[in-house]
Amino acid sequence: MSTFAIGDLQGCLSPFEALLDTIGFNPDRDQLLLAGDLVNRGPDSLGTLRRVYELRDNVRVVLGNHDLHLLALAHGHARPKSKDTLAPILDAADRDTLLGWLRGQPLLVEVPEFDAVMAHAGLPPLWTLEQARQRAAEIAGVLADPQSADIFFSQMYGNDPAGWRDDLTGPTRWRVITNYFTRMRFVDRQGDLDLTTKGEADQPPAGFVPWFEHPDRLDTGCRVLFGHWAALEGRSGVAGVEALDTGCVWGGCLTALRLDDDARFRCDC
Ligand SMILES: Nc1ncnc2c1ncn2[C@@H]1O[C@H](COP(=O)(O)OP(=O)(O)OP(=O)(O)OP(=O)(O)OC[C@H]2O[C@@H](n3cnc4c(N)ncnc43)[C@H](O)[C@@H]2O)[C@@H](O)[C@H]1O
Repeated sequence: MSTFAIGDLQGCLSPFEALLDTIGFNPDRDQLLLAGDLVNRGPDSLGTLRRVYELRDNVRVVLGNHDLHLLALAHGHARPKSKDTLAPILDAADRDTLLGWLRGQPLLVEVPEFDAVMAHAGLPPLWTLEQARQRAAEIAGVLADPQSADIFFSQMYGNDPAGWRDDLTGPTRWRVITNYFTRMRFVDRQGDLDLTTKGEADQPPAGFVPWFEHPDRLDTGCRVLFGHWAALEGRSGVAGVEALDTGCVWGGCLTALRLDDDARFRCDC
């Protein structure tokens, strides 16, 4: 049995199938960890979501910003964007099955057998593991209830407030937690987010650093598996911080990290 962590699929079904072949994935034996952004931008978001759903007994998934955008659209709280490839999901006969399953996925997955955690954008540098666990569970509870989920999606978009404060409440608090887990790249000294810069790690906005290079980053004792940041090209440069998004949808490749022996596998897109 092997466990593979795979970066952002973003609707790239053919490369996903090719990667499963390359790693010799066997559903009787192997497990997949998917770092979120299963859908959007790529050519077959519906086929990808259906395939992941089919594999659901072998898969642990975290929600990414594009997955949440899909769910917000389905709840009627977002407008489709010109580069979205989500309409076939929203029009599909099995949409309620697929979206119901997706809405049940968490922001944080713990992988105790490998002393690892996975979140789409990463682990906020100034949060303890217990704080991250509690805040992710708070959002899972919100999404589990249709009424609170509807409020969540109606208030989800936005970059403010820029950082965590202990006195945050309600939908504002939910937005900040979600922004940390699904959209974080650069943070400042007090841990606040810059949510506009998407470039390379060595070109931060003034006063900011990549979250995994924060000088006061707490040692959780866990490896961190994350996707989201294609410009990293699969390298954080920090031990135990495993960047998995290698820009499949941007003409790069799809990456799988076998946690048993740290072997990396790639399929061109
Ligand atoms: N609270 C909230 N507020 C706002 N939006 C929310 C939200 N919650 C959910 N969303 C949703 O989030 C989505 C983000 O939209 P966008 O912000 O338009 O997303 P994107 O450009 O597709 O990039 P993404 O953020 O996925 O990052 P990636 O690194 O892959 O790509 C980023 C860039 O990196 C570039 N890139 C790729 N590979 C690179 C490389 N090797 N080197 C340099 N740049 C590279 C790409 O060209 C691309 O431009 C939308 O669907 C939006 O609705």
